[in-house]
Order: sequence, then C-alpha cells, then structure tokens
Amino acid sequence: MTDFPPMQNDLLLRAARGEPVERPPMWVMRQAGRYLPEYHEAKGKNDFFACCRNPQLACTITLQPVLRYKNLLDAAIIFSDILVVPQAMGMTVEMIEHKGPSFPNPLRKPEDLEKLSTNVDVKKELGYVFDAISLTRRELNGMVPLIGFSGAPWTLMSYMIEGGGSKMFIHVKTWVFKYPEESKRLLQMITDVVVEYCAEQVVAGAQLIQIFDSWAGELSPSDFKIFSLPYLRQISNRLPEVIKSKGFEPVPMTVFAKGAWYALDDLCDSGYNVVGLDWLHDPAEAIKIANGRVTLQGNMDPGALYGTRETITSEVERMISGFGGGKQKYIVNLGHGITPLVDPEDMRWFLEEVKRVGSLEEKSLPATLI
Ligand SMILES: Cc1c2[nH]c(c1CCC(=O)O)Cc1[nH]c(c(CCC(=O)O)c1C)Cc1[nH]c(c(CCC(=O)O)c1C)Cc1[nH]c(c(C)c1CCC(=O)O)C2
Repeated sequence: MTDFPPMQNDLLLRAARGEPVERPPMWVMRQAGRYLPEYHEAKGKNDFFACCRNPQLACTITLQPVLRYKNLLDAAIIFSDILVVPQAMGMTVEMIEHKGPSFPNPLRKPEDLEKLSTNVDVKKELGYVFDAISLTRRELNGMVPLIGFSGAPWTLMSYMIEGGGSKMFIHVKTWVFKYPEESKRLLQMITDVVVEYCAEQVVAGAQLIQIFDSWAGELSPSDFKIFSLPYLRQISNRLPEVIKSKGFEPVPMTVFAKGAWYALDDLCDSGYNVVGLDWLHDPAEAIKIANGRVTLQGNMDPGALYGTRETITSEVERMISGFGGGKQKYIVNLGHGITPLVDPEDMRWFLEEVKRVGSLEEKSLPATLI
C-alpha cells in the first residue's frame, strides 16, 4: 500500500522525528469514543468488537473527532482495541456494557498456555484491522497522519491472566512471583505477535505506532526491568527490521508506560522516538531527564476537562510552558484517555487553547509560567 494521497499536515511526524515545528501537534488518547454523541450513534446496537471488525464502521468512528475538530487535531488513531491481540491468540474477549472487557476463560495456570494458538497467522486473524487502516488512510486524504497501536506485552499478559480490569492484580502477581519463567514465556509469545501485528499495520498505511503499557505502574521498578522493559525494547529493535523486510519504510514509534514514572530514564533509551507521559510527571522535570533524547508526549490530567474554561486554559498554559513552549520534541496529549461525560465543547476549548498557546513565541508565554 503506497499510493496514498500526499500529506497536508505532517506536524505529528515531524515532531516525532525530532524536527522543529511551528507549533506542537496535538491529538488525544481515546479521541474517538464514548464522550462523542456521534460515536454512540454510529455504534448503535453493534457489539464493541463487531465495530472493530467492520472496517467501514471503524473508519467512520476514527474520522469522527478529526472532522468534528477540523484544523485542530493533528492525528487520527485507528479505532480498535488492544485486546484484539489476545483474540488473535485464541482467547475469547467480550466487551460488557458499563463494565469493560471480560475474558470468560482467562489464563490461570501455566498449563493454560497450551490453550493459546502457536504460529498465529496475524494477516488472517487481524486482517480486518489492516483493512480498516488502509480504508481510513484513503478517506483521510492526507488531512492528518494515521496512528496504529498495540498493547504492550506486560499489559496484554495482565488482561489475559486477570480476565479483565483489576484492582489488586492477584492472578497476574501470582504468575510473576510464582511462575516467573512461564510469565516470560507468555511475554515472549505475545511480543512475537505484537511485532508482526505492528509491522502489518505499517504495511496497511499506519504512519506511527504507539505501544500502550497501561498497567506498567503495577510493577515495581525492578520488576518493570524484568517483565516489561525487555519486551518493549524487543519491539522497538525488531519492528523496523521486519517492516523493511516487507519492503516498507519504518515509521516513528511511541511508548506510553502509564504509571512508570520511575522508568523515564530507561524509556528514553529504549529505542522509541516518542515517550508518552501521564500526569504524574512534572513537564520540566521530564524534559531534564529526557535531555533531548526523545520527543515527549502528554500530559494534562484528563480530569481537568471537567473543570471550568479558565482552569482548562491555565492547565494548558502550564503544560506547554513546562515543556518549554513545545516547538521541538513535544506532542500535546492528555496523560491518559479522555473520559466519558466530558462535554465535547470543553474538548474543543482545550484544543483551541492548545493551538493558541502552542503558537506563541516562547518570549510571549506568560512569564510566571516559564
Ligand atoms: C487498556 C486499554 C484498552 N483499550 C485500549 C487500552 C490502552 C489505552 C488505555 O490505557 O486506555 C486502547 C484503545 N481502545 C480504544 C482505542 C481507540 C482509539 C482512540 O484512542 O481513540 C484505543 C487506542 C477504543 C475503545 N475501547 C473501549 C471503548 C469503549 C467501548 C464502549 O463502551 O463503547 C473504546 C471507544 C473499551 C475498552 N477497552 C479497554 C478497556 C479497559 C475498555 C473499557 C473501559 C473504557 O471504555 O475506558 C482496554
């Protein structure tokens, strides 16, 4: 797939590659989702994963925020879910309304690993994602770049073992502390699928790949180095080679390890172009630690969108000033996904304020904020 329309806005790709930009690009995790009335309308009575499996519907939902916030959002992210990977490995995952994902048969004992498919045919199992990406890339017509994504091995392993969301992580902690070798075997199996999955997303037209390690913060700093980081590194090491072997150009890669503030230094050396930050990071501190090694992405508290317009403005000013004005090596985002019940007009205000403040010369930023 190479005959896509030329890009009209490539701010995101330039910032991800570390090139200077006239203003920081912005997009929002979960920008296509439950806070948008048109999402509910398009989804209708369809099951969540049925929407993911329908390329036309996935394309429509992906485009919704880009069209609603025209000339504000600088990227689209393909509508899908991280849990399509466990499905491709043979597990059943359901999305239960008002509750979230649920696995009827989670992996509870090391013997359960035998239930997983070996030699997963990624093109066959996840072909619908690649079709959705190619279709969306054509429909975007070069308006903004299209982001592809995958869950990180540690986060996917946690879901596969816990069977859904969790507060205490009893089951996956049992694996980590009782069955560390089997845990590593599972992490390796997942990593192999994730590398192929991300490579095929690029072949289909994805222009940047983000790896979501949403549950990284459940690991201690030393366990993060054993059960998450090596697999994140394998992905960033192997992915460009696999993409090249398929005859395509590698794309920038982002890692978002939520809650792993202690690992920022390591993440800056993990082979990714961009490191996503949650709102537990102070921007100026993060810049100091990164020291120019990567582009940083983030990190306003998504909860700030429940505040007043004045609060949103001051949070935006604080964030962009904290990141030094954002004209290089910075991408604006929230510190995690946008939450339901945010007023779409407050989201618009956020984006408009980011564009205004992000376009200011550094010397015009409110002095007290720099
Ligand atoms: C952990 C995780 C999941 N899915 C994802 C993650 C990693 C990011 C993160 O940490 O938030 C990733 C994801 N899920 C979805 C996207 C689409 C693209 C985008 O960011 O706009 C992306 C990138 C759509 C979705 N994924 C889901 C919805 C809501 C489905 C609905 O109720 O209609 C959407 C739009 C469902 C989902 N999917 C998942 C959960 C826990 C839930 C239920 C709770 C929730 O909605 O926040 C697993």
